Amino acid sequence: MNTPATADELRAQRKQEAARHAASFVEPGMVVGLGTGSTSAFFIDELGRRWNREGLRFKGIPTSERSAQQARELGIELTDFSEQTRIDLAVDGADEVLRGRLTLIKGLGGALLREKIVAHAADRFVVIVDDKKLVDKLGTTAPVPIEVTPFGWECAAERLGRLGARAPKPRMDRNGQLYVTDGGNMIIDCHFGPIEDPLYLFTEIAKIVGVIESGMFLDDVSEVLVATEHGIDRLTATERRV
Ligand SMILES: O=C(CO)[C@H](O)[C@H](O)COP(=O)(O)O
Repeated sequence: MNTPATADELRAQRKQEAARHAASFVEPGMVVGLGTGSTSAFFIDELGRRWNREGLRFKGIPTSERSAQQARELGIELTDFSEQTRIDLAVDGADEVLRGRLTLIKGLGGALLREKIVAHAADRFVVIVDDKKLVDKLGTTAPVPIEVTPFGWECAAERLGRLGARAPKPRMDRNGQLYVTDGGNMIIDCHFGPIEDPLYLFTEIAKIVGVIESGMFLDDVSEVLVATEHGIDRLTATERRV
């Protein structure tokens, strides 16, 4: 008799389903943005499978050293912005998605700056999540990760506190060391609680000197694929509201 799947296994299955669906959008010759995180890792795995079994050829632009390494190990050809600044399709995960909207929080994996740069360079930016990531208000389950310059981070943290972030401190890694992004910066994970007005908060955060980018994605996403027990729900830009 088969043991029933655990909640974690079910989530992983859903992430994989969303990732497979997104991988079917990749066509020969495309330049493809490769996201970061466990859902994106499924996407890259599926692209590796298509590369090796179907002979699909494209070029990947990774959003982190981690994703670059995974893609290289699968044999996927990589490129960067020195070769071209246009991406056909970028695919990435998210930490929270506002139910029914293309508004979300990303960056708990620490790659938010590169992720946003790649998303903005893409003609089509597809976000892949399982339904546990859906929330009625952003900030309910996830902090807003904010990438800041190491110099003067204390000033940025103080201003973020004034905006309502609870005890804003730089992120530490698993070993208790300061977390440093691929770009050499720091991340302050800001616990605001449920956010009533995402656009206001986004705008105020962006005004703080020393803030490089926030993990709030308000108007960047073309579509969200949500894997549910009934299959994939697809929310596209025609329904986009901020
Ligand atoms: O933004 C990210 C990394 O910076 C990830 O996409 C986000 O954290 C989701 O991760 P996962 O797919 O592991 O749930």
